[in-house]
Amino acid sequence: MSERLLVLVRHGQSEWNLKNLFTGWKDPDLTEQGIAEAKEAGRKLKAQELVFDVAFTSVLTRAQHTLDLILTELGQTGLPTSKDLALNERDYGDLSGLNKDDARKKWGEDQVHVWRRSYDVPPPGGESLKDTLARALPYYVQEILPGVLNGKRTLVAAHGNSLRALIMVLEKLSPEGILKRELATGVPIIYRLNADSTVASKLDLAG
Ligand SMILES: O=C(O)[C@@H](CO)OP(=O)(O)O
Repeated sequence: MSERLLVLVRHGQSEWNLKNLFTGWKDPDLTEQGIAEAKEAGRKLKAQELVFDVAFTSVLTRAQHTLDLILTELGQTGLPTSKDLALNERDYGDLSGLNKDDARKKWGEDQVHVWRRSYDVPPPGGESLKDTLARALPYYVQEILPGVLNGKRTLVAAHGNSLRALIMVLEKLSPEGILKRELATGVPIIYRLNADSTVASKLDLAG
């Protein structure tokens, strides 16, 4: 029986995470800390004795770089990898490039929290989590999940909000439930799925 393995990992700290800027579809690379976090994620996966058959990532540098560093630690460079915009971070629209504290001063703490974490309120000119889910979920269902169910051990390196969208579906979280869910940079979450694509087990490699 194959194990239906699906590992999700948010990229390591990016230059704009460090500067506290809304990033979205902008394309900063990892910081030194982000590189270290990605390598550590690879070491943690190696310690779990995980081997992968395929990988998926976004078209953004910080996720691709994270994946490369993880695969190097695992000794699995050259793994078949699909890169798709469907896994990109949520588009932050007009907020992209703004400092998050400056935005709180301008629009207030509550409004900024709603833009950052609510399910269906988009930031001006950008995507809500619901919009992000609407493009990430079909990709998951059509491109990622069939392989997982067929025993392809799968690693997905993506972004805070594109992964929150997938986690909402995997863990059957309500819009209220996803509001509180934060993903740390570079922390792999290991899912094993049942044949009906529900979650059989989950292991968060934080700490
Ligand atoms: O700026 C972004 O693109 C994201 C992820 O870093 O930020 P937030 O945590 O506000 O969704």
